[in-house]
Amino acid sequence: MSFTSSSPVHPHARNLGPAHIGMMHRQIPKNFCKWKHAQVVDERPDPKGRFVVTNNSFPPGTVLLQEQPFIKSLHHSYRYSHCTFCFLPVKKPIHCRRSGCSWPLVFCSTACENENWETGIHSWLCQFPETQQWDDDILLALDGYTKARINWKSGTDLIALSDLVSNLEHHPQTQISEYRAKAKEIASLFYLSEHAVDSLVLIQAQIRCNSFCIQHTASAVSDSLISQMSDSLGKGVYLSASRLNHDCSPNAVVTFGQEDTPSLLVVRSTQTVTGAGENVSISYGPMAVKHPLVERRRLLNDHYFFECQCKSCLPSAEVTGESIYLCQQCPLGRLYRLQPNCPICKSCTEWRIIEDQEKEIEGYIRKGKFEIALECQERIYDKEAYPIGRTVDELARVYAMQGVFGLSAKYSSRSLGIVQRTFGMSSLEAAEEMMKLSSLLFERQNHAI
Ligand SMILES: C[S@@+](CC[C@H](N)C(=O)[O-])C[C@H]1O[C@@H](n2cnc3c(N)ncnc32)[C@H](O)[C@@H]1O
Repeated sequence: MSFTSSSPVHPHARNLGPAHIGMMHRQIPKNFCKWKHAQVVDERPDPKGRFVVTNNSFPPGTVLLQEQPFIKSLHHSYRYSHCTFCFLPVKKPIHCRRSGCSWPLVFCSTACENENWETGIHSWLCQFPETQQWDDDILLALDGYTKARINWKSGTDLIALSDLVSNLEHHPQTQISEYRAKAKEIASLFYLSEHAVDSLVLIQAQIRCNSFCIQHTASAVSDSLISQMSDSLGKGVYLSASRLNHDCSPNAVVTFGQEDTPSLLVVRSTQTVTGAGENVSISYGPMAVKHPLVERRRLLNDHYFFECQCKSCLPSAEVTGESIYLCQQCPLGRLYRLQPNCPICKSCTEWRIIEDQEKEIEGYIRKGKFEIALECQERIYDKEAYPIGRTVDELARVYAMQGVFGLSAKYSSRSLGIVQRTFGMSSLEAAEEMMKLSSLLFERQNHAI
């Protein structure tokens, strides 16, 4: 799709302005949200901004937050199979009440269609068939714009999605130009002001830095292996969970859904907390046990535009960590990153060469050449190292998609062993791997019959 400012203006849009957009929402959905055993700290100056701390002690697995999204959008590939409002799989599709609506979306019940009509932007957008071409992100931004608070005195000024971080000053210029082009497309269709364009740019940046991928959960997973392995049902912005900072060795985890609420976000502790005042953190993706420091830095910068200041990323942490590197001189030596000498044979390690090899491996992984990547990894990492686990997991996924279930199960079983060793036998990660492997074994048996 393209976002050009030359698209024809729909006759309905001529009489619309920001005030109309504000009035469009007859109801703002109740933002069900509850912190337990923890609270947000707004005032204390901290390089990472606001953060969440514990109020008391609790064991791992304790639920700290349950929250419904403030705004959400179902991934376009699920628009025919899942309810646009509640994200549940649809058995008997209910369509939009407007007879001329040609949007590709379905609801699981009239109640969901009604809620969506009352609280969402669809009741208004479906008058403009051209907006069907807009991508999921810009629809989410428009939803955020309409739910943001409008300054009624000026009629145009707008306070964006609460006061969420945007890191706009660190987004590359090309990215900002893309946001602006999309914002202008909306503004030209609905006759919005330059203020509105600026707000829509800011909201897109806020969504980029604060949205969560709403993942399938076990209860929402269909019986097909591919859908079990697919990543996200959609995207959501959760105003309270957006206060959680990232840590490469976090003490909490985010999961989604409980029975019939796939977009409900749940934050659970993963470690024992011994008292009040401990920071609660999650991982935005990169983890010290999974990714080397350079890769974590790149991922956080590319996706969220900030330099991580967590303990695992401090300069002193660069020279510690797990001993996953093979000594290049003796068969028994294992080294942590940048360790100068092998603890067994005392030989000196050429880290520059190993780093070059790691870059080459990343290139293979990006191009989907997982078998070559694995071969190269086996030359520098211990066979149980986590980077190897990630590659064999990718190989399991690729072979499952090709229907080669035997080979897929072999790689998945190797991945399970590595995950169990890295995260523990009863970790969430190990449970997820176990589920994948059991589906693969089931598929392999089915295909053998
Ligand atoms: C979802 S917000 C978290 C709450 C945020 N601290 C606030 O004040 O609202 C994410 C932003 O917080 C900051 N942040 C979170 N974790 C960080 C970390 N480990 N190091 C540095 N900045 C961090 C970054 O600006 C990041 O884009």
